[in-house]
Amino acid sequence: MFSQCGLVSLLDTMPAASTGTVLVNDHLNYWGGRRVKPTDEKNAEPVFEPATGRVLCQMVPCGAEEVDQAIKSAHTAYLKWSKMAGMERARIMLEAARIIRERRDNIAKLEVINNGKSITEAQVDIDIAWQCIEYYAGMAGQHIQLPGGAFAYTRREPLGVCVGIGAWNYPFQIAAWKSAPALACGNAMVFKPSPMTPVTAVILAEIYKEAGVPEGLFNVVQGGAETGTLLCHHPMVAKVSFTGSVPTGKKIMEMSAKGVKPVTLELGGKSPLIIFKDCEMENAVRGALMANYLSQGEVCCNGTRVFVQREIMPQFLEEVVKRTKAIRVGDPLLKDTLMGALISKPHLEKVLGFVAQAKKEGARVLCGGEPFTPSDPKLKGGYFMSPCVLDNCRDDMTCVKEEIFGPVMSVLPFDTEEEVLQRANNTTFGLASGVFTRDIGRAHRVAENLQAGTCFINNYNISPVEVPFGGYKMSGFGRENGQVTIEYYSQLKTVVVEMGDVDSLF
Ligand SMILES: NC(=O)C1=CN([C@@H]2O[C@H](COP(=O)(O)OP(=O)(O)OC[C@H]3O[C@@H](n4cnc5c(N)ncnc54)[C@H](O)[C@@H]3O)[C@@H](O)[C@H]2O)C=CC1
Ligand SMILES: C[N+](C)(C)CCCC(=O)O
Repeated sequence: MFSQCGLVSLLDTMPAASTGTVLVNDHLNYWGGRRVKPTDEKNAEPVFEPATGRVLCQMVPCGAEEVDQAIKSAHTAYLKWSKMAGMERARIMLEAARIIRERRDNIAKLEVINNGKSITEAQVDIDIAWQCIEYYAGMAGQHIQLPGGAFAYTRREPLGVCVGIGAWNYPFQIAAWKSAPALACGNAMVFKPSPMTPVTAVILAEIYKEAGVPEGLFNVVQGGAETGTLLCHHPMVAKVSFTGSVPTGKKIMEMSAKGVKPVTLELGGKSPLIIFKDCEMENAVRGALMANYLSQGEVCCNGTRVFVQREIMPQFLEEVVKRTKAIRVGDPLLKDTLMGALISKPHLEKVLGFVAQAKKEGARVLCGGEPFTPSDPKLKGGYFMSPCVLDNCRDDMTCVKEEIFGPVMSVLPFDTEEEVLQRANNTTFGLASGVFTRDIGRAHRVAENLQAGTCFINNYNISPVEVPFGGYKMSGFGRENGQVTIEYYSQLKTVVVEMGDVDSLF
């Protein structure tokens, strides 16, 4: 019903959109301030709507010539943008945030159709995106240094053209988390979304343009590993910020090393959530659900190793299983759906494979872990599964060691604080962690001793844009959000000013 629509007019028709009806035929590349037709349409790859398995659009990867055009257009815009006063940039970014807020429901719908997550979650993601842009717009004005007397001073200066490479789990939000601090510092950006979720980043590009950024300041190139490689190697690129898997993160770092380009790596995790017997049980159960089931479990910082103190294990399991079984899985565009479809058929099979392997290794499936077919016939080709709780887990099991990236919670008993800290830290990952306890001393002691970039005390997976987010160990480095991120998108210049004569040693 929506075929042949441009993205802007597509957004206009979104209030009427339902699962299984939208087709995106417009160009998904964006540079020089407009959408750009891909050159090599014979390389097109189908993109699927996760809830139905239907083809939503074609993704045509950008080649070297197109990547070069996008980067050059970013560089031209960078020369203008970086010379504008911070306050002027802030005004434009605030306008972009306002437009996103105004179109939030329609952008969220498109995100659901492309990604499969529930509409309630997608709306939160879009809210976080505009909040992020608003937050960094507020900071843009703070980079002015005022001189006085004989002095030295430092200037925070932009890096130049930054590349953002995104994952498929938070397509719009990742584009905002990377572009907002980059642009606020005076940089330009070329962003490559995941080939599985190419649809919404271009809307952000259009909104920045509408808000008044110079043409070419935020650009979108489509493609997968090859296009990503071209971006990382391009000599005019000053920085790469990446969200995705550890193996790809290592490649990004290697490629960037060749050009001595700084990188931000936002990689995977296998985060521990530790629940002590003195916890407030109701909140601990809610926390465990929040730590495992957002976005069908496809969240890098999920607390998928749930350590529960032995004495409260039966009570915890009973509650968690009861609530997991009650999660409504189905059409992600319906308000009362709590879990949508996984990103793709191969990914669904991979997640189900982890459950099968867990059973083989001795875990007990307390609920879920099965393919799920909603009753609505249009969803029969969708990539749904029932959320799963695994009991009888041991630290050496595959399901406890590897990132599953699906709605699968592994529960492990523990006895003492010392023991659980050692086990929680016994991983190469270190993205996030959590602890539930009423003992304030214990809470802070555990937070200090967990090797992770974030520790949630008595909650999990909340991410206000004011707080930094990023990993320890192989979960990456650099931070997104919070004031500190300004340091990752700028460089510091020291200016030493002599007001008198030079006192020469020679
Ligand atoms: N936020 C996170 O930490 C995420 C972690 N993952 C993990 O990664 C697994 C695989 O997901 P993928 O999307 O395939 O992750 P990926 O790491 O392969 O891809 C992430 C992004 O990097 C790009 N890319 C891939 N190879 C590249 C290369 N050689 N050079 C430059 N760019 C390249 C991709 O096109 C995509 O835009 C998931 O199952 C999950 O375990 C996935 C998504 C998000
Ligand atoms: C929004 N939040 C904190 C739930 C997840 C964002 C990180 C990611 O998985 O890309």
